Amino acid sequence: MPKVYSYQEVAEHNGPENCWIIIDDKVYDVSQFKDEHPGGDEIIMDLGGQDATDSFVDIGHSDEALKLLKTLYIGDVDKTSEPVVVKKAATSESQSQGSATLVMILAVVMLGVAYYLLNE
Ligand code: HEM
Repeated sequence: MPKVYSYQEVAEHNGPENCWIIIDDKVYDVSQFKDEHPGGDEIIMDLGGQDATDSFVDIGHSDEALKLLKTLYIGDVDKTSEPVVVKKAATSESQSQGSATLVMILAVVMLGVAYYLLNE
């Protein structure tokens, strides 16, 4: 029986020393492999703890890559477990959230000015 991991357990393995990824509902330990990855370690690190199926398939990896992948298999993902959004430190996402707040504040100020002018 293969070992089964929840999305939460996989998500906790998103660091450079402990890096797991999910491809087609299977869990792979890429902690060592990422440094040897022909496509670079960063691309894999960014997906650490997450489902990398789409990225892996989109690249069109060779049969050789698929064979390699099999050697990194550690278990299956528990599909009944709650999916997790992996938080990364200082991503561009958090920056864009900051600018969204700024846009909201500007919109409110402009509405205030418009209201003031219309009621002059
Ligand atoms: C454990 C999973 C993975 C394995 C075993 C793996 C393996 C490989 C191998 C063997 C190659 C050389 C070309 C080939 O044989 O297809 C390659 C290239 C590449 N991989 Fe992966 N890969 C993995 C995950 C990923 C992921 C998640 C991405 C994310 C986008 C990715 C992106 C790339 C890119 C961009 C290249 C092209 C490098 C180049 O030719 O310049 N790989 N990978």
